[in-house]
Amino acid sequence: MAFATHRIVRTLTSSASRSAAIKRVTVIGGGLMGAGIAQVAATTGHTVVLVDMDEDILKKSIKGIESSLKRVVKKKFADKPEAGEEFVQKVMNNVSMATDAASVVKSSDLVVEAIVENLKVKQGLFSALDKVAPEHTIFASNTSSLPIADIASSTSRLDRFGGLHFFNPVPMMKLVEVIKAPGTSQQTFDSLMDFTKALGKHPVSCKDTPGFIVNRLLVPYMLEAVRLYERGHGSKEDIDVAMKLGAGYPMGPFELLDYVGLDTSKFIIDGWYEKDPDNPLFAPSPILNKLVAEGKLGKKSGEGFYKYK
Ligand SMILES: CCCCCCCCCCCCCC(=O)CC(=O)SCCNC(=O)CCNC(=O)[C@H](O)C(C)(C)COP(=O)(O)OP(=O)(O)OC[C@H]1O[C@@H](n2cnc3c(N)ncnc32)[C@H](O)[C@@H]1OP(=O)(O)O
Ligand SMILES: NC(=O)C1=CN([C@@H]2O[C@H](COP(=O)(O)OP(=O)(O)OC[C@H]3O[C@@H](n4cnc5c(N)ncnc54)[C@H](O)[C@@H]3O)[C@@H](O)[C@H]2O)C=CC1
Repeated sequence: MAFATHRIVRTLTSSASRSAAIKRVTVIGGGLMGAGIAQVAATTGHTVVLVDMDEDILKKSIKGIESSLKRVVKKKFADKPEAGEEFVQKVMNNVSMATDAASVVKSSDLVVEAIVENLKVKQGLFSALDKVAPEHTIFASNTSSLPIADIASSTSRLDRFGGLHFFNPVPMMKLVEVIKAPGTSQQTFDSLMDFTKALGKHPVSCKDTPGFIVNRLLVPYMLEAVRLYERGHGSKEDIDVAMKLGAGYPMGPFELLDYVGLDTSKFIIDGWYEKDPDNPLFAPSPILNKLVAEGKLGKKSGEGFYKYK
């Protein structure tokens, strides 16, 4: 009996201390994903600093967080608009912004990186932060397509480095893929699982394999859709309608590409092509390249495969 009690206390203590450890979160990258991650972390009572390269981007991110929160609150506090406003204010008080990541991470339990999908840029960022972050700070990347181990290799904290792959739009999508790279310690992995649950999300455990689970299946599907369109075998409108009405997807592949961002999609596919140049599926797409070169990056820029203005 004494043994059983001891075990329960130990379990509770270790679980509680793991969760309690992550209270102060730095989110780097105030774009589509970073803003969403910051919003969800702040909503669930974490102290969040959102970092990006300049203040104009950050002001836009903060505005985006506030308007997303208002959409949430409209439903949640339908009968009590004042309580809703109070809630928004309370959440916004949990978020601050900064342009100097190095000074912010000094008081951070967790750094979640959501910057551009480029290995060298991510490595450069983490290498710099590794030198200034406290020992206990866990690093996580929200990469869609890069190996976590490759990003982590720029640091000396392989054991405190993992993947937290959120889905867009973060406030609405319940899933988070939690990635345990070969160097990730069990304690770090458990902390990331606990953190994900504390955000009200549903974690799934993933190995550090290309595309983890969702993108391993989603990217080939999206690529096939673009190839179908490039061959003239279907209009983008018909392909989108077909997948929504025939397969029950909430968005068709071209709507989803615009939603994800065509620049991010190009980074993903170019990276996979570099690694696997013999796979014709990953070959450069003339249509995608043209749109990106024209600055048509999807919904976020006002135009991609479709127009949004
Ligand atoms: C050959 C080269 C080709 C290149 C190919 C390369 C492929 C690369 C692609 C890989 C992408 C990888 C990205 C990644 O790593 C992983 C991802 O994130 S994949 C994306 C996953 N997301 C989805 O699949 C989204 C699917 N869409 C939806 O679930 C819905 O459409 C959505 C929830 C976005 C919107 O719902 P919808 O009904 O369509 O529209 P409404 O506007 O009516 O919204 C419904 C409901 O939701 C609320 N809401 C929506 N967005 C937000 C928000 N941001 N904040 C708060 N609330 C939001 C809205 O208010 C509505 O609420 P009501 O109560 O219904 O009014
Ligand atoms: N867009 C999507 O649907 C999803 C994207 N991801 C991943 O999340 C990451 C971010 O993607 P998005 O938010 O879509 O990109 P985004 O282009 O919307 O935002 C990226 C932000 O990072 C900032 N940034 C770039 N370099 C920086 C640096 N060194 N320091 C600070 N800020 C920097 C940019 O100014 C920009 O605001 C990528 O790794 C992407 O693959 C993951 C899941 C879904």
